[in-house]
Amino acid sequence: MAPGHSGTRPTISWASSPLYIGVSTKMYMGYRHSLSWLEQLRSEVDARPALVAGRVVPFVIPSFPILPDAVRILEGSSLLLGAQNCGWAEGPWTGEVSPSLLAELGVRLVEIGHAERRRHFAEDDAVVALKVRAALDAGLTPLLCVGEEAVADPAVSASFVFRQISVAVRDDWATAARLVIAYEPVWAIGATEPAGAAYVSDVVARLRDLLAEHGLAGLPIIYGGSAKPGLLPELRGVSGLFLGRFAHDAANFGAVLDEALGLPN
Ligand SMILES: O=C[C@H](O)COP(=O)(O)O
Repeated sequence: MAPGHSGTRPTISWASSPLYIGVSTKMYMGYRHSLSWLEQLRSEVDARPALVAGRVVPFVIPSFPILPDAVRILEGSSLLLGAQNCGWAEGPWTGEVSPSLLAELGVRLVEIGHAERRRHFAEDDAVVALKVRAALDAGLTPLLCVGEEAVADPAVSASFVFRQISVAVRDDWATAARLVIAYEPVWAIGATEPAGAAYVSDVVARLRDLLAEHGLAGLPIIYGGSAKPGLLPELRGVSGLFLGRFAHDAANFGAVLDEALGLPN
């Protein structure tokens, strides 16, 4: 996995198979709420000095306008900063935010292809592929969000997700090696409970089999969709969690970090 660069800052190296525990605030929080919550999240991370060893990589993805403040709040913390979306070019694209601007701010990873962007903003495979390319060119790590629309046979879901990945990288597997995959079954997002642990583990195992044909069985694949404390220890072969609502209480994020730190290497 060749590291890219953003200025003098190397992009994240995902090669050593750490666990990734992250959270996106989506559009749930206002400005002041976001700042106070970020302070709490940082406290949860700082209270766990074992995190600096890198076995568990925490990340947080607030709304765009919060990013400069987040850089200040997270300074010296092991929490990585992400963005929820990006454009794929610079220039006359009113309302968009370029990957290079995000990188300049100190953002390290960027969500691309979240189910809510695909559904509500009609982002299709072509747009997702453009954004993946642009993010990598700017030195950002794409957090590529994929997932089936409805509960299905795990083999069918794995094939569907595999296709979403392959089109996002235009079948360029060297590009795929630079991604982090957020496997988020659409039907489990915004629900009361996550997808069943056995189902998730089965889909991810089958997905790894498909990726193995391209030398990528070890690609980081994290699970998202109503994730909460108690889930991670039940999963097999999954590289971490992508939390949403259930980390609005920052203590829950800390609880998941403890679960991740407690898992065997
Ligand atoms: O970005 C996070 C995921 O979409 C999960 O959100 P959720 O846990 O609120 O369902």
